[in-house]
Amino acid sequence: MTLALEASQLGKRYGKRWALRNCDLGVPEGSVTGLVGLNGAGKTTLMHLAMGLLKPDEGSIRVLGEITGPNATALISRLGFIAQERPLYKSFSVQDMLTLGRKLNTQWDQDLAVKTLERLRISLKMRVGKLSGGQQALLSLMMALAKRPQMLLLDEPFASIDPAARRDLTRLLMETAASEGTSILISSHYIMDLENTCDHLILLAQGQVKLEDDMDHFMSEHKLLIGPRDDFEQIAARHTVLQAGHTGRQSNIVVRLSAPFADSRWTIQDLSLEDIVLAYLDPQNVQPEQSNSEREEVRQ
Ligand SMILES: Nc1ncnc2c1ncn2[C@@H]1O[C@H](COP(=O)(O)OP(=O)(O)OP(=O)(O)O)[C@@H](O)[C@H]1O
Repeated sequence: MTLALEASQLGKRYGKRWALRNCDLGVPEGSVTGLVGLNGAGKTTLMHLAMGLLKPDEGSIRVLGEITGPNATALISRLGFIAQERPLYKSFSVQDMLTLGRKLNTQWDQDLAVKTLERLRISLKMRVGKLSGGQQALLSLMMALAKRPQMLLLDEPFASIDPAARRDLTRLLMETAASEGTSILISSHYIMDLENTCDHLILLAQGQVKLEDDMDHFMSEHKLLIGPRDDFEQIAARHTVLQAGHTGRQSNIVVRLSAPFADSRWTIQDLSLEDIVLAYLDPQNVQPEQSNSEREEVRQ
């Protein structure tokens, strides 16, 4: 599998505190990869390292096959990045933003920019500072897309966007990945949106990669099992238990299955991505970290 972004033993600290450490991870080329984790997990730090805005203290990070950094200008022109703060010129009109984009980017696609704004019902005449928070988020995304980047890095693009605009945005991303082959890394706390958008997933916890997986594989391996409590120990010995609750003679277990599970005494239910991620991030639960060799298997 070709990787659009590859980190190897990546580490970054602020002062004495490590924000990321020992991170091995990859964003498959042409994928929409979701980056999830609680506040402070290291998602923004990873994005900034990828854009060359920060320098690793340990290990390396390659983007589109190149070592990234502040001087990698040719590489950076092939990337689109939307920072959490979404820097836009508030006194400009939307039309002025397009003119700026065209002047700064040789690959700028004016037709795509205008059509996307029409579709999002954002007028060219509007002043940027008068757009709502959600419209500003969509304008930032459009500015990044019209650069025709080979890779898009989006840090919390869904924040302050209403459900209808979020749906527009996720559609736009999936269409772009499918039609242009753009590789997309997207960090978000809106896990439900990621479930419908992403085909790959990276979960960070306290600066480390808790797991990385193909989305379909990830969803199919995690189940809620409901059945007789007497079997619990046997199940726990064979599969990875993420969460367990017991009432009377019944157990409810969130598991990562190590092998197909079929038992007529047990009900097997699908879980949402949010349920699974929360089970992994629940501080009450101690699960083994995914080993580097397991992550390698996923990528092959
Ligand atoms: N400029 C900085 N100086 C010192 N510490 C920082 C700085 N930026 C981030 N950190 C710390 O690094 C860790 C990772 O922060 P980061 O912003 O990468 O997390 P995040 O996953 O993006 O969080 P959020 O979901 O809240 O945006 C946190 O402990 C944070 O306090």
